[in-house]
Amino acid sequence: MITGSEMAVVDANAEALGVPRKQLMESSGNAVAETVREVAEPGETVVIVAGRGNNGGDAFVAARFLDEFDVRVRLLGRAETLTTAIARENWEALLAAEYDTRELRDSTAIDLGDADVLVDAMLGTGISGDLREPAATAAAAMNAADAPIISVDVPSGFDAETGTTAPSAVEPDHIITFHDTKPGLTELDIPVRVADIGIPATAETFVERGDLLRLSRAAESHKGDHGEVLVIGGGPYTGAPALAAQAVLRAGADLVKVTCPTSVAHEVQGYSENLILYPMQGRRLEPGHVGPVMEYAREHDTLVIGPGLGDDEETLEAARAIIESYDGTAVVDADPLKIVPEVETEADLICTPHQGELTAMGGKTAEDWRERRDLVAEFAADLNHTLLVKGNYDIVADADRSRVSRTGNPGMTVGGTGDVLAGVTGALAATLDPFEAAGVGAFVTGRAGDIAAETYGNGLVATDLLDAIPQAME
Ligand SMILES: NC(=O)C1=CN([C@@H]2O[C@H](COP(=O)(O)OP(=O)(O)OC[C@H]3O[C@@H](n4cnc5c(N)ncnc54)[C@H](O)[C@@H]3O)[C@@H](O)[C@H]2O)[C@@H](O)CC1
Ligand SMILES: [K+]
Repeated sequence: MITGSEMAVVDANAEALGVPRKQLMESSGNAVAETVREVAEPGETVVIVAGRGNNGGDAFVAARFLDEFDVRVRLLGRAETLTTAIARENWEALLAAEYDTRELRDSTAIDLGDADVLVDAMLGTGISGDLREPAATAAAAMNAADAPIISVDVPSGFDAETGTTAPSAVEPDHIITFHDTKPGLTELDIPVRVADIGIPATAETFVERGDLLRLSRAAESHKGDHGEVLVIGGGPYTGAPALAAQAVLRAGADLVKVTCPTSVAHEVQGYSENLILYPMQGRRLEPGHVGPVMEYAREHDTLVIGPGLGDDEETLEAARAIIESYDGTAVVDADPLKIVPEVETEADLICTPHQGELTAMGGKTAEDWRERRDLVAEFAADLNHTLLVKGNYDIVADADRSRVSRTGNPGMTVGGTGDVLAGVTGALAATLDPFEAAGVGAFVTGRAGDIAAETYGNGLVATDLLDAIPQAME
């Protein structure tokens, strides 16, 4: 089962993999024509009511596939109002070849009188709200007609996000849907056929450009609140928390604060005047810092804990106490990763190990990415947290899903790119769920590395990635 918005991600990913939407529309239209051939008898009249978007576009393709079939096809649509280029191209192909097309200007005059079969291609996953005119009147006319109705993708008036049906919706006798069934569709108790439209399976496995659609959706639902992130890091390594914090800002969070030992505060500040510091007395994180750090932590949407902390026993003890008393989303990177398998926490952790850190945590790895993905997925289910395992293919998994991101390049083995990834992921986790944040975080950081490599090749450094993050998110 796939929701309408998830379908949009997969469809854009298919395009990124070289299978553009127009090609998918060709398969969809073919599948619609096949269903018509099953429902209609030879010599009958098939009336297709086409909407202005790609749902209508599917029907234009279907009309072309039905040309050689022994039925009369009448197509009702409004060419001048088509909203997508590929629907228009398919409509124009019908006009050019002189198919029987009619403009549906006024739905009160909709004439379905001689239809033996009706095809409902008015609205698919692009609907918002109840049916508006002229679709509402057309739907009523179709429901009142005596002919069986085939709905394309979903009944017009059905919301593929929530699985709810508008009162004015088309009431079909058959549904031909694409790629996968949609939420609530089978509950309608109408025969549903699912057509394979040639979307590569990896359009759902790989994080691709389509996944960036999640960012605009998150921005809409969070109405301008892009989150506040606390980075807990620094000690033996000074640059790491500063890199992570700058990555948080580049990835669009509203605010980032860094809590780091006073011994490194000056250096961290030196990286950027945009960073706000909460210094902790001393040279490294210690159990005595936990109280105040937790107070800061509660004021933020997500935590990034680990960059540059080091592996001193007391530091790890403090990190454990922080993770165990936190209940939000936290990205865990570097040395504290090794304590994750033993921590008990309400928090949603996104752990970002490289292969070596993964095995130190007790996870397994393999040469082949598919095998590696399955092993990481198993381990994520054991841990009950999200894993983002860095490698030439980054593997992201939680208890029940897994994805693979292929962006990035060998230049990124330079120090500090992991800190950037942790920061980007922490920022995204303020508006996306942990699994989505990890997938998009891996994709965006790798893509930023690819943009940086265009200029610097293998000589790129972590700070080059920072500048490329906004472009990588477009
Ligand atoms: N992977 C995919 O997502 C694929 C989608 N395809 C088809 O494309 C459809 C989605 O296409 P679109 O995104 O263009 O959207 P639709 O064609 O479902 O609808 C968009 C149109 O409906 C109008 N509209 C929205 N809400 C309305 C309302 N309440 N009352 C009246 N009009 C309303 C919009 O103004 C717009 O013109 C799918 O349902 C499917 O049929 C296929 O072509 C192939 C692949
Ligand atoms: K439809």
